Order: sequence, then structure tokens, then C-alpha cells
Amino acid sequence: MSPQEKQYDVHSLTGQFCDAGKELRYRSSIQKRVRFESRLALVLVALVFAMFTITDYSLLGLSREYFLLLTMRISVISLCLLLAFTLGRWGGYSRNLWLHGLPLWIVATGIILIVPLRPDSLSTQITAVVVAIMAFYILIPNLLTVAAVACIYLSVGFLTAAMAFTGISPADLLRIALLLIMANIVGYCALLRIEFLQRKQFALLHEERDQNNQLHKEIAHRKSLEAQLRIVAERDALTGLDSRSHFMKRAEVLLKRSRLENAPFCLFMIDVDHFKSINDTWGHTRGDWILTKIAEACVQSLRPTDVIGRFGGEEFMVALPHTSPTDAQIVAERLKKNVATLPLTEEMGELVMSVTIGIAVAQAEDVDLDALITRADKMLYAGKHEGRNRVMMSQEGIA
Ligand SMILES: Nc1nc2c(ncn2[C@@H]2O[C@H](COP(=O)(O)OP(=O)(O)OP(=O)(O)O)[C@@H](O)[C@H]2O)c(=O)[nH]1
Repeated sequence: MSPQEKQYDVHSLTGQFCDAGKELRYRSSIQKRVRFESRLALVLVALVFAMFTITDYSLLGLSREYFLLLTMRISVISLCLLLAFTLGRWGGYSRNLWLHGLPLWIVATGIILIVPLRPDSLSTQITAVVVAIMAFYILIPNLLTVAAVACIYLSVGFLTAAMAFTGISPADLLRIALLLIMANIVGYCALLRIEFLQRKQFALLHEERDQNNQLHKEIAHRKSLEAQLRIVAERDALTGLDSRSHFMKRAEVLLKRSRLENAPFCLFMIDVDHFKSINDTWGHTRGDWILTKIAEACVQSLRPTDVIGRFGGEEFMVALPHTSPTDAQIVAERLKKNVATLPLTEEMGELVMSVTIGIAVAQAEDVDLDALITRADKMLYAGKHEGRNRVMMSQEGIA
């Protein structure tokens, strides 16, 4: 038996889960229904008890025995109704079990007390006891153990009262005892079966729920993994800018949209000047830090609608939709200036960073980014050639 199945194992004699925690959870889950059914059963018992005052009257008339019986019946009825009210307020089925068992003891005592008061109607009372045993097991919700103990009390009490007050023969007493034993066995087996089936149903429901929860957890885990993978694929790990492939995808979309809208579009190719000497002088870690600072300066120089990515090494690219060549020139100059005024660490002293920017302006025949990149790269190369720290714009495409 797997550990999962073991938790839902039901005891073959008590009809309860072997696992105490599971048993408590089960009882809590049926608490509301049990309360309702118990209260309903108590009201019905009170009604049945009340109805028998009519037969008492027809048998005894307004005699002393009748009034004694009436007092007993009124006590039982009042207690039943009081318990119905109490169960509605405090009848938790996981903790206050005794409150659910109490009505059985009160009704059983009431039935036993009828024997000395109406000793001549024993046959009717035997029927009432058998019916009560069945009702205790099946109609009034209780644990099997609670119902069984109450039924044994009723049976033994009734037999004792019959022996003491009715002058019944030992053979008849034995016959009644056998009848009550039979009633108890049938009631016990019926309730055991009901308890077993209800708990199995509960177990199945919970197993299914557990599996669903597990599945939901796995789906959430996979989704978070996918999101992490997407971030890894779309973001440059050092600068947090778009990765090259993601930048290309986004820039292609922007270029296509600009063509459809007949709007201007520019592309920057940015390269940090003399970065090798930075690495050589200050080390790669400091070089990495400077790259992230330059990336930040670039982002701060752009509009939210512009898209920037790290092209590789110390090279960045920017796509500027809805940007005329004149505006692109202004943005590039601003970006260059922001990089030049970057605050660096004290130990770096007067070190000033610079970038060279090549700009390409989209033309009508540029169906994808390739031609634009080539032109921007050419301009970048020209800028490097002319001494770096400058903005160079391709004249192609400028009206
Ligand atoms: N710290 C750091 N350095 C990088 C990274 N990627 C590329 N580099 C370095 O950037 C330097 C680029 O050197 P070069 O291509 O010779 O260019 P440069 O020194 O910037 O000179 P110019 O571009 O001609 O002005 C190399 O030393 C690379 O190792 C990076 O992620 N971190």
C-alpha cells in the first residue's frame, strides 16, 4: 500500500480513517450537513415522542401513571428541542462529539423509563426499541462507536427494565434479547458500510484535489521557468538592454510600421572608443561596470518609444521610429554628451568616456534592417577613422 493510500485507510471496525488528522478533516468537511441532519432528527424524535401521549391516554386514561408518563415525555421532548438549538450553535462535529451523542442517551433513557410506567404494552415497546436502534444507527448522524455504545445501553437497559417490571418469562426475555442483538448487528453493519463509503468518496475527492493542486503548481513552475528563459533570451545579462536577437525582432517591426505609415526611421550604431585600453588599465570588472553606466546613459538620452540593444562587446544599436535625420542627429549628440559627462569613480581621475555613433536613415527601398545596419556600420567606421568621439550620418536617404 502506497503512503498516499495509507493516509486514507479506513478502520474495518470503527469505520473511521486510521489517520487522526484525516479523520478530523473529514468530520470538519461534513460538519454543516451533520448539524442540519442532527437537528432535524431531534425535532422528528420530539414529534414522535409527543404523538405517543395519545396512545398513553387511550391506554391509561387520566391516571397517575399517565401523568408520570406525560412528565417524562415532556422532559425528553424539551431536552430534544434544547439540544437541537444547542447543536445549531455549538455542535462542531470534529470536537463536540459528545453533544451529538447526548440525544441518543436521553431518548434511550426515555424509552427505558416507559417500561415501568406502561408494563402491559411490552410488545409495542419492543417494536419501538428496534425502530429506535435503527434510527440511532442510521438516521441520527453520529460516529459508529458513539451510536453502538448508545444502542447497547438502550438494549441492556430495556431488557433489565423488562425483567424487573413486567414479570416476563426467561424464555421470552431471551427471545427479545436475540431480537435486539440482531437489530444491533444489522444497524452496526449498515452504518459501518455507510461510514466506509462516505470516507472513500472523501478520499477520492481529496486525491483528485491533491493531484489538481500538484498540476497547478507544476504549471506555475513551468510558466515561471518560461518567463525566466524568455528574460535570458531577450535581455543582455550585463547591461539589461535587449539582446541582439530581440533587438533585431523589435527593430524590424518598427521599421515595417514606419514604412506602412510613411514615417521617418533612423538607426544608430554606437561603439565605445578605446575600450580595450580601459580593460587593460582598469581590468575587465571595472570595464563591465563602465559598460553598464554607458548603457544607462544611452537609455536616459532616448525616448521611451526608441529601442536599444547591445549588439555585442562594446557596441550598441538604437532604432528610432518617427525620427527625422535632424532629430536623430540631435539625439545622437545628446547621447554622446551624456556619455562624456558620466561620473566615474575617484580612482579613475579625469578619465572621460566617449562613443562614436554612425547613423543610417531609412530609405524607401529598405525592406529590412540589413541595409540600414551596413550603412550605419560604414558611418561608424568613418567616424572612428576621423578620430572617434563623433556622430556621423549617412547622407543617403536625406532629402
Ligand atoms: N569589460 C568588458 N570588455 C568587453 C566586453 N565585450 C568586449 N569587450 C572588450 O572591448 C574591447 C574592444 O576593443 P576593440 O574592438 O579593439 O576596440 P576599442 O579598444 O574600443 O577601440 P575602438 O573601438 O577602435 O575605439 C576588447 O578589449 C574586448 O575584450 C565586455 O562585455 N566587458
